[in-house]
Amino acid sequence: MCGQDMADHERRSGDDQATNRHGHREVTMAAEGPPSSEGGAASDAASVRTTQPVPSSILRHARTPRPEPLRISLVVTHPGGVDMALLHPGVPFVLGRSRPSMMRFEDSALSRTHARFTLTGETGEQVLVEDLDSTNGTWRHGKRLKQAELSIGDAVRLGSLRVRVERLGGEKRSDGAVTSADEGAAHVGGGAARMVEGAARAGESVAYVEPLVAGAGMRPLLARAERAATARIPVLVQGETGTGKEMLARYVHERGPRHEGPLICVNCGAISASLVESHLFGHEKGAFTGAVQPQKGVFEEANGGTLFLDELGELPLAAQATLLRVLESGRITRVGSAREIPVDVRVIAATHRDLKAMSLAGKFREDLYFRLNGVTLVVPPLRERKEEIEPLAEHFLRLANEANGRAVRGIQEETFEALRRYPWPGNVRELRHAIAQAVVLTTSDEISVADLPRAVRDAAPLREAAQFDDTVADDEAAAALEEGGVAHGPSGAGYRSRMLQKERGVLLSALEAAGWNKTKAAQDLQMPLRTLVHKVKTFGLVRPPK
Ligand SMILES: Nc1ncnc2c1ncn2[C@@H]1O[C@H](COP(=O)(O)OP(=O)(O)OP(=O)(O)O)[C@@H](O)[C@H]1O
Repeated sequence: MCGQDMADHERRSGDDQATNRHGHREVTMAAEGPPSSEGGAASDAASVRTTQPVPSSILRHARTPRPEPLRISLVVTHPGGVDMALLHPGVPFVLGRSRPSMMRFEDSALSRTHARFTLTGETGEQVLVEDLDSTNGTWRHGKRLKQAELSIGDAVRLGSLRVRVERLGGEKRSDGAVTSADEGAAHVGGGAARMVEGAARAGESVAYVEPLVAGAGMRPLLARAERAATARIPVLVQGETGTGKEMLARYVHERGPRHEGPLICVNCGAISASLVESHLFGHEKGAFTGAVQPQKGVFEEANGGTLFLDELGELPLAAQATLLRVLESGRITRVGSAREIPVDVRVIAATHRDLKAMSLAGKFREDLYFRLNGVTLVVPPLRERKEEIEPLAEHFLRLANEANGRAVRGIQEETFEALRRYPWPGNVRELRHAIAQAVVLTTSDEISVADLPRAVRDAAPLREAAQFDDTVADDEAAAALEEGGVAHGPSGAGYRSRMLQKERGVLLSALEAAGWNKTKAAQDLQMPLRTLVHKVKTFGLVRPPK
């Protein structure tokens, strides 16, 4: 949301600049041993250095007609794409931000020498990863590690990188060809920072795109956004509140030919109706009381770039008419002026409302809807992108640690389970706030379920309730519970599921208020005792130990 997330934008734009400026990475294959955590340098003279990325075609089409000797590699997914490093038995390989690391990425979350990977083990298929006292840590399954043994397919996270152990040459396919686990990986679009698609294992492949965390559920959308970015037609981003519509708009801007121009972001819902036209199109001195000097509107400010109109559904009808005219003519007229000013602006609009329904109800101009709806990008709610919850939570943990001067090391696995069960009506924003709150309030060095906001904690036992009682008679509850208590969009099961969450909360409050005396709670709720007992069982409500 424009304005509300201003701090995010500042942070994001800082991050983005780093990513864009340094979209390439450097690889130094040192002939001698690696640096120690204290930073013992590999000799530059003895190293072969290239600034060229390893071609992704290696990953895409790794085929060989005959069995390969063991070739264990690190596959590194980073904001610029995918890179690979071959490991040699017993020869450590160091990854970090700068020399003397052998593979370097300019990511501010990485330490100079961040982690060391060594091919070990009797089978030569184990990789020992050691964190080199990095500031932000090396992470696996949400836990910060000092060292760990990785097998083929295992992955760790370092800053924005995901490092996975793979066997080059891969596994035999039924047609006899040998595939890399990354076969099918493809770079979408061009530019310095590229999105990697189709990584190895369904469900666990999450790429970081200019700090956008994007999992499998987002890939088709990002590919569509990428194509839309190169065109000029308007883009309409739809999705529930907090899903990342604005981030997607930034993505479209940054991937398009206007990325060097301004991106101006306007929250249409936050401008008072009387000032909308002046805000959008500017005004001349004396145009209205208080117009003491001429002022450009956001269309002029965005000239040569992109104008992001957030909460478009809140735009008053009169301003909608003017906006349509501007979009058709490519010219604006400041309030209080008759002079037309040509503007070269690409418009991206976003809304959580159903504009089509609004236009049918006469609340939104249908012609404007059609005009803006050049390409529609629908951002799925977080509950439909569950594979992103873990990396997003880790990402927000890091941001919250930085912002609050905390050093919370990780998130417990059962906490992730609770996070995955909750339907997140406020989507990614709500998750971000939940993690920030937990980081600030926890007294431990790992976030546990108890550190989560109550609504998230309360959602946790829902699925268990369905499993625990297969005699659940409440059809509605059973249906929603089978879905893990997860709402599915602003319709049908979604509403029902949310309603059940609320009902559960009310029951819990009544029971607590009645000291868990069910007869009293039933009286307070004006509900037959039998019904209450049934609901308590259905929802799996249990009295907490004293
Ligand atoms: N994929 C993502 N990766 C990292 N952070 C994200 C992602 N999506 C959303 N966020 C974060 O979630 C918050 C909400 O995102 P954003 O403002 O883009 O949502 P929105 O859909 O535009 O919200 P609204 O409907 O309220 O305008 C922001 O703090 C943003 O940084």
